[in-house]
Amino acid sequence: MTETSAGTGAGAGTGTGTGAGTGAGAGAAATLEELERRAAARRDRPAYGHDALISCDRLVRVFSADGVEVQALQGLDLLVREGELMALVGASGSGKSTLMNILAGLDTPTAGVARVAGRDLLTMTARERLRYRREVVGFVWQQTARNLLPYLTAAQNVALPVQLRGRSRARQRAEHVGALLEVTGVADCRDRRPHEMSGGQQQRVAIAVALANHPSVLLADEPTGELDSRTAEEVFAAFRRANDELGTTVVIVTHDQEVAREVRRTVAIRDGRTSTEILRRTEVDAATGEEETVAREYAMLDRAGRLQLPADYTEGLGMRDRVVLRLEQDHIGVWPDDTDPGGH
Ligand SMILES: Nc1ncnc2c1ncn2[C@@H]1O[C@H](COP(=O)(O)OP(=O)(O)OP(=O)(O)O)[C@@H](O)[C@H]1O
Repeated sequence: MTETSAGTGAGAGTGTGTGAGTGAGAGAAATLEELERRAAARRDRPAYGHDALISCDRLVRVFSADGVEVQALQGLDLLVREGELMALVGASGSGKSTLMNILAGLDTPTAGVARVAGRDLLTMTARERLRYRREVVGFVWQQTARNLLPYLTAAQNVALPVQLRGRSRARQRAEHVGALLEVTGVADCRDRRPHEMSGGQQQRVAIAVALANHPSVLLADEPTGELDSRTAEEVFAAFRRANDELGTTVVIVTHDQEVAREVRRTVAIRDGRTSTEILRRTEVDAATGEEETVAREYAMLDRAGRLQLPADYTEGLGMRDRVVLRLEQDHIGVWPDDTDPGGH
């Protein structure tokens, strides 16, 4: 394989991606014409996330408690396309719930951009925020008791948000409620109150409630956290049907490896940023003709060209502070800095 350029010099730190990349590609000074062409291409490029339903761009959330600052989100980038069913995973304290609360319109970011279905979550007025929570997003919480009103039946719980919006007749409403309980697989629970249902049934009714006003996005924070694995599977099936049959975009925060494996896209959050992403696709084995799921893990490359290398890779190769980058024909090589064997 031919090297297009022999390295950007040992000074290419891990945090200086763009400098390293363009330096290697440019080689000798670019002509004025070439620079003008590049500037024009940049101008014509569509804005970041222009076709995404959810777009978070360098999102920051800082909490201050007792004079101590906690940076829960530290410049998080995330794009979710319409119709996706995806999972968010990450260690405790990585910022998942903070992100979900922002997307749900329950909390406001400190800085950055967060847009959902064309709404700007940083600049919404209180009235717009209320409307956003009623009409654009649906939410399912981990605690089953938090999702439903205890003195109403399943059907009444699902009908309530529709009634509050006040745009349909009683008969239409009853049909709509029946259809939603059908989609989530709990039609037999329509006249039961929450205490007369299992935890899994309650969560499936909660999904129907969240879907009641045809939201663009369904958000769920650990919706199967309090359930055993079989019941969790049934609840997950209801999310999948909402996604398949109603086309609702679904984002689920989960610790449950089984749930995370069931979706095509899993994004991991680390220290308040998206760090890696796993995409799964179905392939047919040429020899046996059997379908199998192939999973591939990707690192996230942000708009400044920054890349978070997995800690086990960098530690295994003794990479610290700075690395050597080389642009090859079809990939970029990353080597430990060998100018000082001590790594200092
Ligand atoms: N209201 C708040 N005030 C102060 N700090 C907060 C607040 N909410 C969250 N944090 C802090 O922000 C960081 C991220 O918390 P968050 O709840 O988003 O994490 P998480 O990934 O959802 O964790 P878990 O999986 O345990 O729910 C944590 O350090 C947490 O202590």
